[in-house]
Parts: sequence; C-alpha cells; structure tokens
Amino acid sequence: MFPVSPNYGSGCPCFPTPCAQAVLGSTSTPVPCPALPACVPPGVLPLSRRPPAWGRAARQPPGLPLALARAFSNNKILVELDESSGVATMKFKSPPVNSLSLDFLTEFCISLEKLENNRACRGVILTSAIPKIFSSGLDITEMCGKSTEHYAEFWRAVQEMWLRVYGCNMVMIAAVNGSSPAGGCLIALSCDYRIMVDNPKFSIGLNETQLGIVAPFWFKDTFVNVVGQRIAERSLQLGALHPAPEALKLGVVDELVPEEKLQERAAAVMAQWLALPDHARQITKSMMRKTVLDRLISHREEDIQHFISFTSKESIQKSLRMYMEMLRKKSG
Ligand SMILES: CC/C=C\C/C=C\C/C=C\C=C\CC(=O)SCCNC(=O)CCNC(=O)[C@H](O)C(C)(C)COP(=O)(O)OP(=O)(O)OC[C@H]1O[C@@H](n2cnc3c(N)ncnc32)[C@H](O)[C@@H]1OP(=O)(O)O
Repeated sequence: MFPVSPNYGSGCPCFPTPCAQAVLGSTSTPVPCPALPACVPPGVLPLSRRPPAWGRAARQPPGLPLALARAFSNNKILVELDESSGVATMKFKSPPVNSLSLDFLTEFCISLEKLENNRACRGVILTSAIPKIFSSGLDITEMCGKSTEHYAEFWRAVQEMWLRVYGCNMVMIAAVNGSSPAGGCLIALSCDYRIMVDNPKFSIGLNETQLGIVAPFWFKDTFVNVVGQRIAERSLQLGALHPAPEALKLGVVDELVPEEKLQERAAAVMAQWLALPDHARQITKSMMRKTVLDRLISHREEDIQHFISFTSKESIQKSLRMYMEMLRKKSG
C-alpha cells in the first residue's frame, strides 16, 4: 500500500478511500488529490460545494440510496435525516460517557461529511442518546501511555473534528442534554447555537486545568468568541465546570429548557436559522470564524508536535493517570 499525499485528508471527497491521484507512487512525489483545489482550507468545506438551498430542501443527489439519506448508524453515532425539513440529528451513543476516542472522532467526521455532501441536509442538531451525559470530552485513555505516533493520529482527529464543526456551512445546533466537560464543551461551543437542559446537575466548561493540562489555543479562541475575553480568562484558569443556570448567565449556552422540550426547541430554533438565505448566512459565518480557523490550519503540524511533546512529559502523564484514578475511585 503506497502512502497518500500529505495534502490528503477528510476534506477530499474521496476520503476515507484515497483516489488514485491521492496515492503517492513509488517516486514519492506528492500528488495532491484532484479535488483539492476545490477545497479551500484542508478540513473546511468551501462554500462553493454547497449550492444554496434557501426556502426548500434541495433534491437528493442521484445514486444515493434513499435509506442512507434518512438514517445511518455505524457504531457510536446515530444519524437521522428528515428530508422534509433538511435537518439531521447526530445522536452520540458511545457508553458509558460518550468520550471522544479516536474511533468516535473518525466516525463523527465521516458522518458529518456525509451530511455535508448530501444536498438534502441544511442543518444538524448534535445531541446525546446517553442519559445525563452529552460528552465527557476527549478520551483520556487515548492520551495515556501511548506511542508518539498514536498521539499524533489522535490529535489530528481532534483537530479535524473541530475544523469540521467550526467551519461547517450547515447550521449546527447543540442540544446539550447532560454534562459536557472539556472536549464535549468544545463541540457545543463550535456550534452556532447551544440549548441546554435546565438541570443544575449538568455542567459545562473547559476544565483542562483541573487535569493539569492546558486548553489548546483553538479551544481558547472558540471560547473567547462565544463568551468574551474576561469570562473566558477566568473560567479557563479555574478550569470551571458551570452548572446549567450559571452557564446561561455567562453566555456559555444560549438558553435552557426542560428536558422534555429540548428536541422540540432545537427544531424550532433550527427552523428560524434555516429561514435565512443560505448563501448570506454561510458567508457571514465564514467571515466571523475565518481568522480563528486559519490560525489552526496554518499551524496544524506545529500544534500536533506541541501536543506530542506536552503529552509525553512524565509530569503530564502522571497528572492524567491520577485523574483517571480519581474517576475510577469515584465510579467504583
Ligand atoms: C500549551 C498547550 C499545548 C498543547 C495542548 C496539550 C494538551 C491539551 C490536551 C488535551 C485537552 C483535552 C481536553 C479534554 O477533553 S480532556 C477530558 C476531560 N474530561 C473530563 O474531565 C471528564 C471526566 N469525567 C467526568 O467528569 C465524569 O465521568 C462525567 C461527569 C462525564 C460522568 O460522570 P458519571 O458519574 O456518570 O460517570 P463516571 O462513573 O465518572 O465514568 C464512567 C466511566 O467512564 C470513564 N470516563 C469518564 N470520563 C472519561 C474520559 N474523558 N475519558 C476516558 N474515560 C472516561 C470513567 O473513568 C469511568 O470508567 P470506569 O467505569 O471506572 O472504568
């Protein structure tokens, strides 16, 4: 099996099965995937790939089986698309706590890409099928006692997930029906709108410092863009997990609803957002988020190296092991 071009990634339409041009020949001269010129920054879909579909859901592209368009589920995420509204729901169902493992992240990116490539889909609601938990954030076991190659692969997948959600042209709504620390909070923050269940037992925030680790700059940028510099600075330094009512006050989430109203409310908010012309909303979104996206895109490899050297430090490994031990003691 030949290696693929360094430009190859899930931004290519042929991902995850590289087309002939994406594969490096024995000369190992990088040959980019032919679809790449159409892909603006890697990991972010260009506006031109999504035709405007304002006012109605566009038709299903020919050749795609209808059943696939309506619902598909691999393992850890259930995806349902309502073609009449153009709204898909991605329901996380990876027990016990929807932690963001490499497998989860890979499935997440493939599922979102399928929806992006489906003209019938204009908006996505992210939610959880696990009671009381939206997502417990990055799977800590992926960052403990593994090889540097594994850390690189894992971190690239985390970056890819963020680039895809934050750079997504579709309307993204987080229906947060449980606790959402760290990476789980990042997913919600990367959406266009956040609705959380009104339950003070559910909390949300970037609690990395509590684990003895540091939220990467693009986590921080995303947070600052939602809540502003002062709230982000205090919350990040303290590694605060905000109970739902406090999260609302600080602007971490946009509204709270009773649990039984969550899906209905998410659908209503989605309908409001989809009432706007796609092209105007998409260009505005891209304009608001471009600087932050570009920062990671242009420093992606450096960020991976940074993650590897940070995570490989014995002191960081020790902190992560102690944290996992604390979780195990609490649960058992
Ligand atoms: C300068 C900087 C440069 C570079 C950047 C470098 C580094 C930055 C790196 C990383 C950034 C990371 C962001 C993250 O997302 S880290 C993950 C943070 N997550 C958490 O802190 C959440 C921890 N979990 C909990 O608080 C709770 O589990 C809960 C509230 C989500 C759910 O509580 P429950 O009581 O319902 O469930 P538990 O009994 O606690 O857990 C069940 C089971 O699941 C295991 N588990 C929980 N969370 C995780 C996780 N995130 N990863 C892996 N495993 C997890 C827990 O241990 C239990 O397992 P056992 O049943 O005991 O085996």
